[in-house]
Amino acid sequence: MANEKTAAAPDSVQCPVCLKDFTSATINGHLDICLLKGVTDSSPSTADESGPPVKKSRTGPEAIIKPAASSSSVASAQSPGMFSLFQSNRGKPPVQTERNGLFVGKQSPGSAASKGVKRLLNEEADLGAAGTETLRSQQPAPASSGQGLKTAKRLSPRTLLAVDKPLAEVLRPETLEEYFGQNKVVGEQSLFRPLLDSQEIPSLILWGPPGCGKTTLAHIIASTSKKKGAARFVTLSATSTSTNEVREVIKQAQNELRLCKRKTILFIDEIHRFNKSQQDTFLPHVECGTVTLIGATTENPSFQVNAALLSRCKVLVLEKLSVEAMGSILNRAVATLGIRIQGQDSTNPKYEDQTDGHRPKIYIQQKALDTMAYLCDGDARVGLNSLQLAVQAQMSKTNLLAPDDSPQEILVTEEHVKEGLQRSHILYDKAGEEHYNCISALHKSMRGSHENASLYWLGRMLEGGEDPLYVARRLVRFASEDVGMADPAALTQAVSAFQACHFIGMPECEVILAQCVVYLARAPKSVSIYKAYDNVKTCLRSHKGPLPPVPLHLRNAPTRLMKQLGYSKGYKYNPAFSDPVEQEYLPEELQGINFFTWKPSDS
Ligand SMILES: Nc1ncnc2c1ncn2[C@@H]1O[C@H](COP(=O)(O)OP(=O)(O)OP(=O)(O)O)[C@@H](O)[C@H]1O
Ligand SMILES: [Zn+2]
Repeated sequence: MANEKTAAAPDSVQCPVCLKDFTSATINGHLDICLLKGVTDSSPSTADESGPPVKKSRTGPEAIIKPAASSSSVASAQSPGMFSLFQSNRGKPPVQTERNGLFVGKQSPGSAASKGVKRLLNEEADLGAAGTETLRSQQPAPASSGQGLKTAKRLSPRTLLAVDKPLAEVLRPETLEEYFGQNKVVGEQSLFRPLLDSQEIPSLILWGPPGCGKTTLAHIIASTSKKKGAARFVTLSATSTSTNEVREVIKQAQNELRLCKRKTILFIDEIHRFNKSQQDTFLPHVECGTVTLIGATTENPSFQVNAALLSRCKVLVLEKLSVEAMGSILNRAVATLGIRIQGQDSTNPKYEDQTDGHRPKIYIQQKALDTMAYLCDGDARVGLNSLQLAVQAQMSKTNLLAPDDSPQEILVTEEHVKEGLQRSHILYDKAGEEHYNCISALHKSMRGSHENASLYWLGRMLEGGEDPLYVARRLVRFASEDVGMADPAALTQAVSAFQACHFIGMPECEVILAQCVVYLARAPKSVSIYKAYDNVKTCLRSHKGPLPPVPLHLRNAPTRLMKQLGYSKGYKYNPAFSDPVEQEYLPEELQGINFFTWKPSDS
């Protein structure tokens, strides 16, 4: 992804220090010399370089700042080498310094900086399609972030599934041919396709649910532009990047445009996490074309993205992946891993043996794949990673990960898959829009006394891993707001349900919530109190001038002074009267008001 190549030499790797191009076979030798030079002095080189010298002042290659959330699990599983540049920054925003025109993690002291540079190069080169072999041979770990299918194909499933690296990352598509679904947006007939083919990429906001391919599409767009030498690609995560870092990236982009006439594609993951003023930082640069912005968000951009920025970007709405698209993604995965589908022709060249000959063969039931495609709810990351979990689990059970003396075959069944798919990953995005959409649907179904729909939305939330107490709190509120005095017992029911959930927990509390939801759906409804109280608030807030004093006869008079002031004077203690008591309880100016029928215009 971050590998820069010139259009003329498709197999070349760019030196991040002097920015000249080399073949994959010579880059390492060159780099040692170039780094040494860069660290000690900046005299012209005499080494293996050909081609014109390039200004040292030019900006370095892309800073890759990985979102902490998605890369941490990857990074932790890696060998010390590959990710150490990013690893110690995990959970904190990455701090960077520029050295030799390169961004180097601040924590790399002294010569570690040059090692960092080299690792960065390794990773970048690794991400590109060409020139990867030599570089990878130095790396102990077999896979790296963003690595594409081409590399995956070289690995046996045993190696690939043994490393604790998300399969979804390993299999991230590099071309539109491997990118499934989303035809409305990037299909042959789509409006966007000609732009992509002609390299005229506008600034984009990619909006879609998790795991539908936003990041992947950005990578594909970038790599098509890079192949044609049209642009460089920089990734930032809104969760871990400061405004200063953004400015730095923009400064580089300006230099790049000025010196090399190359545009920068800036990919910002989770752009909705940038606050509005951070989003403003991009605005002029998007406008004048220094950077092409590709922002990804799971949240509705009309609420979460700065309006000015939004108006300069084309919004592409990606959909949840369909079951069919998920099926294709999973099929590609099993084919890549050399896993056979049970009962299918094993002479199919698609299933060329990648299991080191003597290793047991891995089979999976078609039904298992179908189940996965259904249950991952259009999230390819969940789908692929649950495939990985299911296979890994069977492999370790059958001792496949230990060398030799293992059985000849293993089979992954539908049950294994279901085990692997954790309920919290199904159906539901707990933090995002889904959370609010579902609770709103539940509330409205109960209000409409539709008990079936109410149960359904409850199920959607609980099966998706929603906190039962969150639902219970909403029921308590509903009991008063929507049922109210039409059935005051509803409030008791709801509070009891809340308490019961509190001490029983999931999954046993499901039925308690279900009972309460049905009770509330069936209950008669009255909003008269809710409305009357709302009127009280409106009346108070729209009151002009000082609020009327509390009538003296309603005040308590615990001291003699207060009594002397007339507090409580004339108050009629109701139990002392056998007949109904005539007495005013409202301030004088409000006497006779009825908040149940009151309208703001009455005030
Ligand atoms: N349309 C697709 N075709 C093929 N593979 C896909 C597709 N979408 C996603 N994937 C797979 O799922 C993984 C995760 O997708 P990606 O990172 O693009 O999702 P995302 O929409 O950016 O999600 P998030 O909002 O959670 O970051 C990719 O690495 C890739 O393997
Ligand atoms: Zn160099």
